[in-house]
Amino acid sequence: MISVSEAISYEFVTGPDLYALCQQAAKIRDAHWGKQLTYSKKVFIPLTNMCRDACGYCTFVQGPDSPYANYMSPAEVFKTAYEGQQLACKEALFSLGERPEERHQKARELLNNLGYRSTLDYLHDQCENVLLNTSLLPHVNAGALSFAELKQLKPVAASMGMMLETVSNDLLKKGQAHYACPDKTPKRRLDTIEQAGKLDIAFTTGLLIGIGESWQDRIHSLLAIRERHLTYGHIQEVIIQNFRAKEGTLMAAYQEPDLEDMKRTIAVARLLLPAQISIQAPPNLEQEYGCYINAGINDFGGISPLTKDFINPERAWPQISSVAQACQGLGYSLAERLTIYDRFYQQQETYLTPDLAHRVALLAGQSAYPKSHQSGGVLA
Ligand SMILES: O=c1nc2n(C[C@H](O)[C@H](O)[C@H](O)CO)c3cc(O)ccc3cc-2c(=O)[nH]1
Ligand SMILES: C[C@H]1O[C@@H](n2cnc3c(N)ncnc32)[C@H](O)[C@@H]1O
Ligand code: MET
Ligand code: SF4
Repeated sequence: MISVSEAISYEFVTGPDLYALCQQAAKIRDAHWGKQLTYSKKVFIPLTNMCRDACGYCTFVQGPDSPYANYMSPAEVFKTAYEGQQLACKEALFSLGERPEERHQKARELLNNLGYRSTLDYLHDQCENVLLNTSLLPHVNAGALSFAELKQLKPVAASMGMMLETVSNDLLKKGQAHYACPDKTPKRRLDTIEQAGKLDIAFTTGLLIGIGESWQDRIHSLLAIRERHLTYGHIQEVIIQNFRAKEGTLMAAYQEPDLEDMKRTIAVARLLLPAQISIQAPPNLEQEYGCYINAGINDFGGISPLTKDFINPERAWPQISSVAQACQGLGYSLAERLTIYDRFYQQQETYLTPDLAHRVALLAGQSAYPKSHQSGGVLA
Protein backbone atom coordinates (compact mmCIF):
# COMPACT_ATOMS: atom_id res chain seq x y z
CA MET A 1 0.00 0.00 0.00
CA ILE A 2 1.25 3.46 -0.92
CA SER A 3 2.24 5.76 1.98
CA VAL A 4 0.46 9.07 2.58
CA SER A 5 3.48 11.15 1.54
CA GLU A 6 3.90 9.02 -1.60
CA ALA A 7 0.19 9.40 -2.43
CA ILE A 8 0.22 13.14 -2.09
CA SER A 9 3.44 13.59 -4.03
CA TYR A 10 2.63 10.87 -6.56
CA GLU A 11 1.94 12.46 -9.89
CA PHE A 12 -1.05 10.32 -10.76
CA VAL A 13 -2.28 12.78 -13.34
CA THR A 14 0.81 13.59 -15.35
CA GLY A 15 3.02 10.79 -14.04
CA PRO A 16 2.56 7.11 -14.87
CA ASP A 17 0.80 6.48 -18.13
CA LEU A 18 -2.76 5.27 -17.83
CA TYR A 19 -2.05 1.83 -19.23
CA ALA A 20 0.72 1.13 -16.70
CA LEU A 21 -1.40 2.49 -13.84
CA CYS A 22 -4.34 0.25 -14.79
CA GLN A 23 -2.10 -2.78 -15.09
CA GLN A 24 -0.73 -2.19 -11.61
CA ALA A 25 -4.24 -1.80 -10.21
CA ALA A 26 -5.57 -4.88 -12.02
CA LYS A 27 -2.71 -6.94 -10.63
CA ILE A 28 -3.64 -6.01 -7.05
CA ARG A 29 -7.32 -6.74 -7.79
CA ASP A 30 -6.49 -10.15 -9.31
CA ALA A 31 -4.23 -11.08 -6.39
CA HIS A 32 -6.91 -10.33 -3.80
CA TRP A 33 -10.26 -10.90 -5.50
CA GLY A 34 -9.28 -13.40 -8.16
CA LYS A 35 -10.88 -13.62 -11.59
CA GLN A 36 -14.40 -12.96 -10.29
CA LEU A 37 -16.43 -9.78 -10.36
CA THR A 38 -19.65 -9.34 -8.39
CA TYR A 39 -22.97 -7.50 -8.26
CA SER A 40 -25.97 -7.44 -5.92
CA LYS A 41 -29.46 -8.19 -7.22
CA LYS A 42 -31.58 -5.48 -5.64
CA VAL A 43 -34.69 -3.36 -5.66
CA PHE A 44 -34.54 0.38 -5.17
CA ILE A 45 -36.81 1.90 -2.52
CA PRO A 46 -36.85 5.71 -2.83
CA LEU A 47 -38.61 6.22 0.52
CA THR A 48 -38.86 9.97 0.03
CA ASN A 49 -37.68 12.29 -2.72
CA MET A 50 -37.94 15.35 -0.51
CA CYS A 51 -34.72 16.68 1.01
CA ARG A 52 -33.38 19.64 2.95
CA ASP A 53 -30.32 19.83 0.67
CA ALA A 54 -30.11 21.21 -2.85
CA CYS A 55 -27.21 19.51 -4.64
CA GLY A 56 -26.49 21.18 -7.97
CA TYR A 57 -26.49 17.83 -9.84
CA CYS A 58 -29.55 16.14 -8.35
CA THR A 59 -32.81 15.42 -10.18
CA PHE A 60 -33.98 12.90 -7.58
CA VAL A 61 -35.01 15.69 -5.22
CA GLN A 62 -38.47 17.29 -5.50
CA GLY A 63 -39.32 20.63 -3.93
CA PRO A 64 -42.44 21.08 -1.77
CA ASP A 65 -44.40 22.56 -4.67
CA SER A 66 -43.68 19.67 -7.01
CA PRO A 67 -46.67 17.37 -7.66
CA TYR A 68 -44.19 14.48 -7.46
CA ALA A 69 -42.88 15.25 -3.96
CA ASN A 70 -43.74 12.18 -1.90
CA TYR A 71 -43.14 9.48 0.67
CA MET A 72 -43.73 5.87 -0.29
CA SER A 73 -46.48 4.25 1.77
CA PRO A 74 -45.82 1.05 3.74
CA ALA A 75 -47.91 -0.82 1.16
CA GLU A 76 -45.75 0.51 -1.69
CA VAL A 77 -42.56 -0.43 0.16
CA PHE A 78 -43.89 -3.93 0.71
CA LYS A 79 -45.06 -4.29 -2.91
CA THR A 80 -41.66 -3.30 -4.32
CA ALA A 81 -39.75 -5.57 -1.95
CA TYR A 82 -42.13 -8.50 -2.49
CA GLU A 83 -42.00 -8.23 -6.28
CA GLY A 84 -38.22 -8.05 -6.02
CA GLN A 85 -38.18 -11.21 -3.95
CA GLN A 86 -40.23 -12.96 -6.65
CA LEU A 87 -37.49 -11.99 -9.11
CA ALA A 88 -34.76 -13.39 -6.81
CA CYS A 89 -33.57 -10.00 -5.53
CA LYS A 90 -31.83 -10.17 -2.17
CA GLU A 91 -31.23 -6.51 -1.33
CA ALA A 92 -33.68 -3.69 -0.59
CA LEU A 93 -31.75 -0.47 -1.18
CA PHE A 94 -33.37 2.37 0.76
CA SER A 95 -32.12 5.60 -0.78
CA LEU A 96 -33.71 8.89 0.22
CA GLY A 97 -33.53 12.62 0.72
CA GLU A 98 -32.09 13.97 3.93
CA ARG A 99 -34.26 15.29 6.81
CA PRO A 100 -36.86 17.03 4.57
CA GLU A 101 -39.08 17.71 7.58
CA GLU A 102 -36.45 20.10 8.94
CA ARG A 103 -36.99 22.38 5.98
CA HIS A 104 -40.37 21.80 4.41
CA GLN A 105 -43.83 22.05 5.96
CA LYS A 106 -45.09 19.74 3.19
CA ALA A 107 -42.73 17.00 4.40
CA ARG A 108 -43.93 17.42 7.99
CA GLU A 109 -47.51 17.04 6.78
CA LEU A 110 -46.82 13.96 4.66
CA LEU A 111 -44.92 12.35 7.53
CA ASN A 112 -47.67 13.27 9.95
CA ASN A 113 -50.22 11.52 7.69
CA LEU A 114 -48.09 8.40 7.98
CA GLY A 115 -47.99 8.79 11.77
CA TYR A 116 -44.39 9.98 12.08
CA ARG A 117 -42.43 13.08 13.00
CA SER A 118 -39.06 12.01 11.67
CA THR A 119 -38.03 10.56 8.30
CA LEU A 120 -35.43 8.40 10.02
CA ASP A 121 -38.00 6.86 12.39
CA TYR A 122 -40.13 6.07 9.36
CA LEU A 123 -37.11 4.62 7.59
CA HIS A 124 -36.41 2.38 10.58
CA ASP A 125 -39.95 1.03 10.54
CA GLN A 126 -39.95 0.49 6.76
CA CYS A 127 -36.73 -1.53 7.04
CA GLU A 128 -38.62 -3.58 9.62
CA ASN A 129 -41.56 -3.86 7.21
CA VAL A 130 -39.21 -5.42 4.63
CA LEU A 131 -37.64 -7.73 7.23
CA LEU A 132 -40.96 -8.90 8.64
CA ASN A 133 -42.64 -9.52 5.30
CA THR A 134 -39.91 -10.54 2.86
CA SER A 135 -36.53 -12.29 2.78
CA LEU A 136 -34.67 -9.20 1.49
CA LEU A 137 -31.78 -7.57 3.36
CA PRO A 138 -32.13 -3.79 3.78
CA HIS A 139 -29.18 -1.55 2.83
CA VAL A 140 -29.64 2.03 4.02
CA ASN A 141 -28.30 4.98 2.03
CA ALA A 142 -29.82 7.95 3.86
CA GLY A 143 -26.91 10.38 3.72
CA ALA A 144 -25.22 11.90 6.76
CA LEU A 145 -26.31 10.32 10.06
CA SER A 146 -25.39 10.76 13.73
CA PHE A 147 -24.10 8.06 16.09
CA ALA A 148 -27.57 7.70 17.65
CA GLU A 149 -29.28 7.43 14.24
CA LEU A 150 -26.82 4.85 12.94
CA LYS A 151 -27.22 2.90 16.17
CA GLN A 152 -31.00 2.90 15.83
CA LEU A 153 -30.77 1.60 12.24
CA LYS A 154 -28.09 -1.06 12.78
CA PRO A 155 -30.51 -3.84 13.90
CA VAL A 156 -32.71 -3.35 10.80
CA ALA A 157 -30.06 -3.04 8.06
CA ALA A 158 -27.49 -5.62 6.99
CA SER A 159 -25.23 -2.82 5.74
CA MET A 160 -25.35 0.93 5.28
CA GLY A 161 -23.70 3.52 3.11
CA MET A 162 -23.20 7.16 2.28
CA MET A 163 -21.13 8.68 -0.49
CA LEU A 164 -18.41 10.88 0.98
CA GLU A 165 -18.39 12.46 -2.52
CA THR A 166 -15.42 14.76 -1.76
CA VAL A 167 -13.48 16.35 1.09
CA SER A 168 -13.39 19.67 -0.76
CA ASN A 169 -14.90 22.57 1.18
CA ASP A 170 -14.75 24.73 -1.96
CA LEU A 171 -17.85 23.07 -3.37
CA LEU A 172 -19.98 24.55 -0.56
CA LYS A 173 -19.59 28.01 -2.05
CA LYS A 174 -22.34 29.78 -4.00
CA GLY A 175 -22.62 28.47 -7.56
CA GLN A 176 -20.88 25.17 -6.66
CA ALA A 177 -22.32 21.65 -6.41
CA HIS A 178 -22.84 21.62 -2.64
CA TYR A 179 -24.09 25.16 -2.07
CA ALA A 180 -27.00 25.16 0.41
CA CYS A 181 -26.38 21.53 1.40
CA PRO A 182 -25.96 21.27 5.18
CA ASP A 183 -25.51 17.49 4.85
CA LYS A 184 -22.72 17.70 2.29
CA THR A 185 -20.09 19.38 4.42
CA PRO A 186 -16.98 17.17 4.44
CA LYS A 187 -17.06 17.37 8.23
CA ARG A 188 -20.53 15.80 8.51
CA ARG A 189 -19.75 13.17 5.86
CA LEU A 190 -16.45 12.19 7.49
CA ASP A 191 -18.09 12.12 10.90
CA THR A 192 -20.76 9.71 9.61
CA ILE A 193 -18.05 7.34 8.35
CA GLU A 194 -16.28 7.60 11.70
CA GLN A 195 -19.41 6.91 13.77
CA ALA A 196 -20.33 3.93 11.57
CA GLY A 197 -16.84 2.62 12.35
CA LYS A 198 -17.36 2.99 16.08
CA LEU A 199 -20.63 1.08 15.74
CA ASP A 200 -19.16 -1.75 13.62
CA ILE A 201 -21.48 -1.19 10.68
CA ALA A 202 -20.41 -2.76 7.36
CA PHE A 203 -20.21 0.47 5.40
CA THR A 204 -20.21 1.59 1.78
CA THR A 205 -18.87 4.97 0.77
CA GLY A 206 -17.45 6.55 -2.34
CA LEU A 207 -16.41 9.49 -4.46
CA LEU A 208 -18.56 11.43 -6.89
CA ILE A 209 -16.27 12.23 -9.80
CA GLY A 210 -16.42 15.44 -11.83
CA ILE A 211 -18.47 17.77 -9.60
CA GLY A 212 -15.76 20.45 -9.46
CA GLU A 213 -13.21 18.68 -7.25
CA SER A 214 -9.50 18.68 -8.09
CA TRP A 215 -7.20 15.68 -8.43
CA GLN A 216 -5.66 16.53 -5.08
CA ASP A 217 -9.19 16.50 -3.58
CA ARG A 218 -9.76 13.00 -4.95
CA ILE A 219 -6.55 11.75 -3.40
CA HIS A 220 -7.35 13.40 -0.06
CA SER A 221 -10.86 11.91 -0.16
CA LEU A 222 -9.43 8.42 -0.72
CA LEU A 223 -6.87 8.91 2.03
CA ALA A 224 -9.58 10.09 4.44
CA ILE A 225 -11.55 6.89 3.78
CA ARG A 226 -8.42 4.78 4.13
CA GLU A 227 -7.48 6.41 7.44
CA ARG A 228 -10.86 5.63 8.97
CA HIS A 229 -10.82 2.10 7.64
CA LEU A 230 -7.39 1.50 9.15
CA THR A 231 -8.83 2.54 12.52
CA TYR A 232 -12.14 0.66 12.41
CA GLY A 233 -11.94 -1.91 9.58
CA HIS A 234 -15.58 -1.30 8.59
CA ILE A 235 -15.39 -0.05 4.98
CA GLN A 236 -16.68 -2.80 2.73
CA GLU A 237 -16.75 -0.98 -0.59
CA VAL A 238 -15.80 2.31 -2.17
CA ILE A 239 -17.89 3.45 -5.13
CA ILE A 240 -16.25 5.53 -7.85
CA GLN A 241 -19.30 7.16 -9.44
CA ASN A 242 -19.20 9.51 -12.41
CA PHE A 243 -21.30 12.66 -12.30
CA ARG A 244 -23.96 12.74 -15.02
CA ALA A 245 -25.25 16.14 -16.09
CA LYS A 246 -29.05 16.45 -15.89
CA GLU A 247 -31.36 18.83 -17.61
CA GLY A 248 -33.01 21.35 -15.34
CA THR A 249 -30.23 21.33 -12.73
CA LEU A 250 -27.64 23.95 -11.88
CA MET A 251 -24.98 21.70 -13.41
CA ALA A 252 -26.89 20.85 -16.60
CA ALA A 253 -24.14 22.28 -18.83
CA TYR A 254 -21.26 21.09 -16.65
CA GLN A 255 -18.67 18.85 -18.32
CA GLU A 256 -19.06 15.15 -17.41
CA PRO A 257 -15.88 13.24 -16.56
CA ASP A 258 -14.62 11.14 -19.46
CA LEU A 259 -13.75 7.46 -19.45
CA GLU A 260 -10.02 8.12 -19.05
CA ASP A 261 -10.65 10.23 -15.98
CA MET A 262 -12.81 7.46 -14.50
CA LYS A 263 -10.26 4.76 -15.28
CA ARG A 264 -7.45 6.76 -13.73
CA THR A 265 -9.48 7.43 -10.59
CA ILE A 266 -10.48 3.78 -10.26
CA ALA A 267 -6.86 2.66 -10.65
CA VAL A 268 -5.67 5.21 -8.09
CA ALA A 269 -8.38 4.09 -5.65
CA ARG A 270 -7.24 0.49 -6.08
CA LEU A 271 -3.63 1.50 -5.41
CA LEU A 272 -4.39 3.72 -2.41
CA LEU A 273 -6.95 1.61 -0.57
CA PRO A 274 -6.31 -1.69 1.23
CA ALA A 275 -6.95 -4.60 -1.15
CA GLN A 276 -9.77 -5.98 1.03
CA ILE A 277 -11.95 -2.94 0.26
CA SER A 278 -14.11 -3.67 -2.76
CA ILE A 279 -13.89 -1.10 -5.57
CA GLN A 280 -17.23 -0.59 -7.29
CA ALA A 281 -18.30 1.42 -10.32
CA PRO A 282 -21.88 1.47 -11.65
CA PRO A 283 -22.36 -0.09 -15.10
CA ASN A 284 -25.39 2.03 -16.04
CA LEU A 285 -23.61 5.40 -15.99
CA GLU A 286 -21.03 4.59 -18.68
CA GLN A 287 -21.52 2.89 -22.02
CA GLU A 288 -18.02 1.39 -21.96
CA TYR A 289 -18.32 0.02 -18.42
CA GLY A 290 -16.27 -3.03 -19.46
CA CYS A 291 -13.21 -0.74 -19.45
CA TYR A 292 -13.62 -0.37 -15.68
CA ILE A 293 -12.54 -4.00 -15.34
CA ASN A 294 -9.10 -3.25 -16.79
CA ALA A 295 -8.77 -0.30 -14.38
CA GLY A 296 -9.14 -2.53 -11.31
CA ILE A 297 -12.77 -2.70 -10.12
CA ASN A 298 -14.02 -5.97 -8.62
CA ASP A 299 -17.71 -5.05 -8.31
CA PHE A 300 -20.59 -3.46 -10.26
CA GLY A 301 -22.83 -2.65 -7.28
CA GLY A 302 -26.56 -3.10 -7.22
CA ILE A 303 -28.33 -4.10 -10.44
CA SER A 304 -32.11 -4.39 -10.54
CA PRO A 305 -34.32 -6.57 -12.71
CA LEU A 306 -37.36 -4.63 -11.40
CA THR A 307 -36.74 -1.00 -10.44
CA LYS A 308 -34.85 1.75 -12.23
CA ASP A 309 -31.93 3.68 -10.72
CA PHE A 310 -34.10 6.47 -9.33
CA ILE A 311 -31.06 8.74 -8.94
CA ASN A 312 -30.18 8.31 -12.63
CA PRO A 313 -33.57 7.26 -14.04
CA GLU A 314 -32.60 7.98 -17.64
CA ARG A 315 -29.73 5.47 -17.36
CA ALA A 316 -31.21 1.98 -17.76
CA TRP A 317 -29.53 -1.03 -16.10
CA PRO A 318 -27.70 -3.26 -18.51
CA GLN A 319 -28.94 -6.85 -18.64
CA ILE A 320 -27.08 -8.96 -16.09
CA SER A 321 -26.26 -11.32 -18.96
CA SER A 322 -24.59 -8.46 -20.86
CA VAL A 323 -22.46 -7.57 -17.84
CA ALA A 324 -21.52 -11.25 -17.52
CA GLN A 325 -20.53 -11.29 -21.19
CA ALA A 326 -18.36 -8.19 -20.79
CA CYS A 327 -16.62 -9.90 -17.86
CA GLN A 328 -16.14 -13.16 -19.73
CA GLY A 329 -14.66 -11.35 -22.71
CA LEU A 330 -11.85 -10.18 -20.43
CA GLY A 331 -11.36 -13.53 -18.67
CA TYR A 332 -13.51 -12.89 -15.59
CA SER A 333 -16.71 -14.44 -14.30
CA LEU A 334 -19.64 -12.53 -12.78
CA ALA A 335 -21.18 -13.73 -9.51
CA GLU A 336 -24.03 -12.50 -7.36
CA ARG A 337 -23.17 -11.29 -3.85
CA LEU A 338 -25.25 -10.07 -0.94
CA THR A 339 -25.36 -6.47 0.29
CA ILE A 340 -23.04 -7.36 3.17
CA TYR A 341 -19.74 -8.83 1.99
CA ASP A 342 -18.64 -12.22 3.25
CA ARG A 343 -15.74 -10.77 5.24
CA PHE A 344 -18.26 -9.06 7.55
CA TYR A 345 -20.60 -12.02 7.69
CA GLN A 346 -17.61 -14.03 8.93
CA GLN A 347 -17.51 -11.57 11.87
CA GLN A 348 -21.24 -11.65 12.41
CA GLU A 349 -21.11 -11.24 16.20
CA THR A 350 -19.60 -7.82 15.59
CA TYR A 351 -21.44 -6.65 12.49
CA LEU A 352 -24.89 -8.25 12.61
CA THR A 353 -27.67 -9.01 15.06
CA PRO A 354 -28.38 -12.77 15.40
CA ASP A 355 -31.58 -12.28 13.40
CA LEU A 356 -29.83 -10.54 10.50
CA ALA A 357 -27.00 -13.10 10.55
CA HIS A 358 -29.61 -15.86 10.23
CA ARG A 359 -31.22 -14.14 7.24
CA VAL A 360 -27.86 -13.64 5.55
CA ALA A 361 -27.12 -17.36 6.02
CA LEU A 362 -30.45 -18.29 4.40
CA LEU A 363 -29.87 -16.03 1.40
CA ALA A 364 -26.23 -17.06 1.04
CA GLY A 365 -27.54 -20.60 0.58
CA GLN A 366 -29.61 -19.41 -2.41
CA SER A 367 -26.76 -17.77 -4.30
CA ALA A 368 -23.16 -18.58 -5.03
CA TYR A 369 -22.18 -16.13 -2.27
CA PRO A 370 -18.52 -15.41 -2.94
CA LYS A 371 -16.38 -16.20 0.07
CA SER A 372 -13.63 -13.88 1.25
CA HIS A 373 -10.64 -14.48 -0.91
CA GLN A 374 -7.94 -13.84 1.60
CA SER A 375 -7.95 -13.50 5.32
CA GLY A 376 -5.63 -11.07 6.98
CA GLY A 377 -6.00 -7.85 8.91
CA VAL A 378 -7.23 -4.52 7.67
CA LEU A 379 -3.78 -3.89 6.27
CA ALA A 380 -4.21 -6.70 3.74
O1 LIG B 1 -28.63 2.37 -8.02
C1 LIG B 1 -27.85 3.00 -7.32
N1 LIG B 1 -27.29 2.40 -6.26
C2 LIG B 1 -26.48 3.07 -5.39
N2 LIG B 1 -26.00 2.46 -4.26
C3 LIG B 1 -26.30 1.04 -4.02
C4 LIG B 1 -25.24 0.06 -4.47
O2 LIG B 1 -25.31 0.02 -5.89
C5 LIG B 1 -25.49 -1.38 -3.92
O3 LIG B 1 -26.81 -1.57 -3.61
C6 LIG B 1 -24.57 -1.66 -2.77
O4 LIG B 1 -23.29 -1.86 -3.32
C7 LIG B 1 -24.85 -2.90 -1.96
O5 LIG B 1 -23.73 -3.37 -1.28
C8 LIG B 1 -25.36 3.19 -3.27
C9 LIG B 1 -25.13 2.62 -2.02
C10 LIG B 1 -24.52 3.37 -1.04
O6 LIG B 1 -24.34 2.83 0.18
C11 LIG B 1 -24.12 4.69 -1.29
C12 LIG B 1 -24.37 5.26 -2.55
C13 LIG B 1 -24.99 4.53 -3.54
C14 LIG B 1 -25.30 5.11 -4.81
C15 LIG B 1 -26.13 4.42 -5.69
C16 LIG B 1 -26.69 5.02 -6.89
O7 LIG B 1 -26.43 6.17 -7.24
N3 LIG B 1 -27.50 4.26 -7.65
C1 LIG C 1 -26.72 8.15 -4.04
C2 LIG C 1 -25.70 9.02 -4.62
O1 LIG C 1 -25.95 9.32 -5.98
C3 LIG C 1 -25.13 10.40 -6.32
N1 LIG C 1 -25.75 11.25 -7.33
C4 LIG C 1 -26.72 12.17 -7.19
N2 LIG C 1 -26.93 12.82 -8.37
C5 LIG C 1 -26.06 12.31 -9.27
C6 LIG C 1 -25.77 12.59 -10.64
N3 LIG C 1 -26.38 13.56 -11.33
N4 LIG C 1 -24.81 11.85 -11.26
C7 LIG C 1 -24.15 10.88 -10.58
N5 LIG C 1 -24.39 10.57 -9.28
C8 LIG C 1 -25.32 11.28 -8.62
C9 LIG C 1 -24.83 11.15 -5.01
O2 LIG C 1 -23.46 11.06 -4.69
C10 LIG C 1 -25.60 10.41 -3.96
O3 LIG C 1 -24.94 10.34 -2.71
N1 MET D 1 -29.44 11.96 -0.01
C1 MET D 1 -28.45 10.97 0.07
C2 MET D 1 -27.12 11.47 -0.45
O1 MET D 1 -27.07 12.41 -1.19
C3 MET D 1 -28.82 9.68 -0.63
C4 MET D 1 -29.62 9.78 -1.89
S1 MET D 1 -29.07 10.96 -3.05
C5 MET D 1 -30.25 10.88 -4.27
O2 MET D 1 -26.11 10.91 -0.11
S1 SF4 E 1 -28.16 14.17 -3.84
FE1 SF4 E 1 -29.12 13.43 -1.94
S2 SF4 E 1 -28.70 15.13 -0.50
FE2 SF4 E 1 -28.37 15.99 -2.54
S3 SF4 E 1 -30.35 16.95 -3.06
FE3 SF4 E 1 -30.29 14.87 -3.93
S4 SF4 E 1 -31.36 13.64 -2.34
FE4 SF4 E 1 -30.71 15.55 -1.36
